[in-house]
Amino acid sequence: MVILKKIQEEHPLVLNLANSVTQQYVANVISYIGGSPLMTTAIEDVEELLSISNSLVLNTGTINEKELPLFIEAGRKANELGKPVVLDPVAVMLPYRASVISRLIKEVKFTVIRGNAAEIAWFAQSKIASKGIDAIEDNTNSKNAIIASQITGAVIVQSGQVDIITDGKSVLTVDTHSSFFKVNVGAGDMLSATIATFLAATTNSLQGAYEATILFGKAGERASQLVNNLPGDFIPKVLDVLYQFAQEQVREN
Ligand SMILES: Nc1ncnc2c1ncn2[C@@H]1O[C@H](COP(=O)(O)OP(=O)(O)O)[C@@H](O)[C@H]1O
Ligand SMILES: Cc1ncsc1CCOP(=O)(O)O
Ligand SMILES: [Mg+2]
Repeated sequence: MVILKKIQEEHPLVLNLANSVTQQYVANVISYIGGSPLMTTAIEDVEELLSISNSLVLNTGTINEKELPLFIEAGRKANELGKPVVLDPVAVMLPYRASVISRLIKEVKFTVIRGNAAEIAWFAQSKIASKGIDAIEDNTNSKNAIIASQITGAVIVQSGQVDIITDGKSVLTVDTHSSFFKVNVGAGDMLSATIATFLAATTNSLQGAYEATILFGKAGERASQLVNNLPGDFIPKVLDVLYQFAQEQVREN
């Protein structure tokens, strides 16, 4: 895990325009794997913060019309400064959110877009059954992810039972088995933040997204063995295991 090792040496700063539901998990996942999280909601602050940040996450889970200029400004500045930008387009299938993301992707070039199968289907102008934030159909097919990547120019991470990572040409998969990711709200946001932390330590977006997704999936597998068949302790265990993985790299250093 070369990139994870680099994160331990550099402690990259990851700036988040987070949703208001899962911010604490997102901040902790970045911190536990060796990065330095920072959240903001102030447009006045964003240029300054981006100048010291190594990557940016735009999570549109609770975005509103007043916040959209902040998201556009942050994304455009990150593009100007050559900093990687990850989009987490929560529930983009719903009409208002679709209009927000349509406007955002006109202004900002995304390095990686991470979403569940229903969210990624939207970018491919296709449809997968969904309810609110969740895909309710599993899709282990890479077709939508490839089309979404070709349309947007971003590396796509389509999460689900099998995670699919593609730059529109190469397709990589992560097939790990975790019991409680599906019911824990925020798991997707945590994966997006993990990817952004990896992108902060490599210029290879496909490889960075892939290694981040493997790490997160492996942490889920180990956490599944540590919980007593109930979901409430699962995310704290995922965080503990991620911390252990990162500390193993520190010791190797
Ligand atoms: N059916 C599933 N079985 C095992 N892991 C899953 C399943 N669905 C999603 N995951 C895992 O949950 C995490 C979050 O993905 P997902 O649930 O698709 O995102 P979101 O929370 O944004 O809907 C990923 O690490 C993914 O691999
Ligand atoms: C419930 C909810 N509502 C708006 S954002 C959000 C959290 C989404 O988190 P995730 O997609 O990672 O499960
Ligand atoms: Mg999500």
